[in-house]
Amino acid sequence: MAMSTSESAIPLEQQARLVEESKRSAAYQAVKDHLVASYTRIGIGSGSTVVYVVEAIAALGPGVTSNMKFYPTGAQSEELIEAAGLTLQFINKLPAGQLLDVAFDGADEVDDDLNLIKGGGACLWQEKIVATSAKRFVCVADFRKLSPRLGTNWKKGIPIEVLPMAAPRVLDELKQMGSHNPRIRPGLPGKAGAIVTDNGLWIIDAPFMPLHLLKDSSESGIQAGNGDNGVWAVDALADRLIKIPGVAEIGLFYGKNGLQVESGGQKPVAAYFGMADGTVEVKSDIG
Ligand SMILES: O=C[C@H](O)[C@H](O)[C@H](O)COP(=O)(O)O
Repeated sequence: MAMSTSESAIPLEQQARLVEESKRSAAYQAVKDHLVASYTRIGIGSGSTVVYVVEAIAALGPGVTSNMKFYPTGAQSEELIEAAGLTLQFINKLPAGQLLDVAFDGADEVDDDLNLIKGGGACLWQEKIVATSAKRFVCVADFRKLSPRLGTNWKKGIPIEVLPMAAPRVLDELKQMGSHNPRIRPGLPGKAGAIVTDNGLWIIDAPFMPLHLLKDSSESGIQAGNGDNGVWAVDALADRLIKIPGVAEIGLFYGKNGLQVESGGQKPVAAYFGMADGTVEVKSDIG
């Protein structure tokens, strides 16, 4: 959801404050609703909204958090956890057959079925591992991320983490699939060349037409959504992208949530959106 006309009349500095406040409200509400004192294993995602999740957790004090271990999704969240004085643990130390109790993470766009685009900050592979290692994955975001269909507001494209040597081949295949101008994400100022992820790989951003929501396009009997007309369904596109040789992981989180599949799902059980009017909107798929 982009800023409305009346919101865009607000001075830029005030708009930025409004967005920060929205992120903070969503994060505090999500922590209040989903961090249970008896939990011991908590996943912490990446991005600017998760900063407030860690702030909200740390504010509960050692009386609540001292028995908890916090599992990061990359270098940024590792630093956040340590700076807040919380106990860091890594996902490779999670005992076989066990899951995190809950994981919190942001998103770049969230559709009506709680499918997500993630990876705007170049963290997505470790995020997917942590999200799918959790019983409950909870998404925190501000009002700009709410959208009926992925690709409506987030126009930069679906982030795809790729092996650098495969990038030209992946770009070719994406174009054949109907992506408009997919490109290798450039480094930030001060870094020549492509951005390099926490895993030593590159990111390709692949814009597609807004995606269909068909829950399972293979069973729907409907041909639309398989990319023939340039429009993909979320699951059909995700299934195809992940099979391109050289693709390590994709920034589409879709399918089922952790309460629907025992092994952990990619979709959140709930998404919290801080709204421009100060309220928090919750979309939930529990039950
Ligand atoms: O790569 C970054 C992650 O997927 C973030 O969770 C996502 O980009 C949302 O970040 P933010 O909370 O800063 O909007």
